[in-house]
Amino acid sequence: MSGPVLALKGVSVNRGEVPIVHDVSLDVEPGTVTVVLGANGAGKTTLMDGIAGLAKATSGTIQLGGTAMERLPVYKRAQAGLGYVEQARTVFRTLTVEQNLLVSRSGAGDLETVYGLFPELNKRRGLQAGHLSGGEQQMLVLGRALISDPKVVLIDEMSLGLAPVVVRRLMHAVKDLVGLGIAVLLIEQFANLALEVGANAYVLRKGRVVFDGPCDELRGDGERLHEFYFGAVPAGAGAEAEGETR
Ligand SMILES: Nc1ncnc2c1ncn2[C@@H]1O[C@H](COP(=O)(O)OP(=O)(O)OP(=O)(O)O)[C@@H](O)[C@H]1O
Repeated sequence: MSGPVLALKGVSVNRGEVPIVHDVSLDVEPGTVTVVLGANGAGKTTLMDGIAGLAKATSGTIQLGGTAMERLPVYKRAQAGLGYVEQARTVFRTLTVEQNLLVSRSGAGDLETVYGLFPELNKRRGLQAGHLSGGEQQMLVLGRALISDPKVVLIDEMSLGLAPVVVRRLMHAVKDLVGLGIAVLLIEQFANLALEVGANAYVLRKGRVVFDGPCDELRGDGERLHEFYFGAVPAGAGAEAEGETR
């Protein structure tokens, strides 16, 4: 397929009656990770919810593999190949690792692909998911998205509460998803880690896109990121800016 696998044009999204996301156009190219950055409250989750159908898109078009999604209910978007790893999504704690995967399986998704990506889960197939570490539970959440045979996976901040070394492992897995032919749209609070795995980035501020370009342009540029997140950088605040956007 040529062209983006997921394409948004002029998308605005409401929470209830409140407009939060304004006129966003965004492309996710096949075989890439596309990163969405922005300060708390910028509208990143609302944008993802709008794509998945959990929040109302009031204008614009959303195409997945060339098919219009914007009028479809959530489950049809999922059936069409839109996977969504929501923020703070959890596992079924009393089911085993394997049962967690089996309840999410559809299409051509298969267990061995997931276990190949996550040897940590392979070793714990029969363990109740509630006994996994936080990082392993997040791997299982990713595995459940993968086994639903998606074309694109939306991932919203899977690093919440996890140690940086674990986040790095998860970022590696995100890159591996791309190797399996799945495109990823990634929200991540550790901006520099996300920019390492991403090809293109979008920065949201107050619900609008204020940057759209290759991750290379932003990688390591704490000052610019700070400006996008918080406004103008105070004189001599470059180092802190890097810290604040991680
Ligand atoms: N259910 C809701 N009802 C009303 N307003 C909401 C709701 N959820 C979020 N908002 C508001 O929408 C705005 C954008 O929130 P959103 O969660 O999309 O931002 P975000 O960039 O994902 O932030 P974070 O990094 O904190 O998750 C915020 O002002 C928030 O208060």
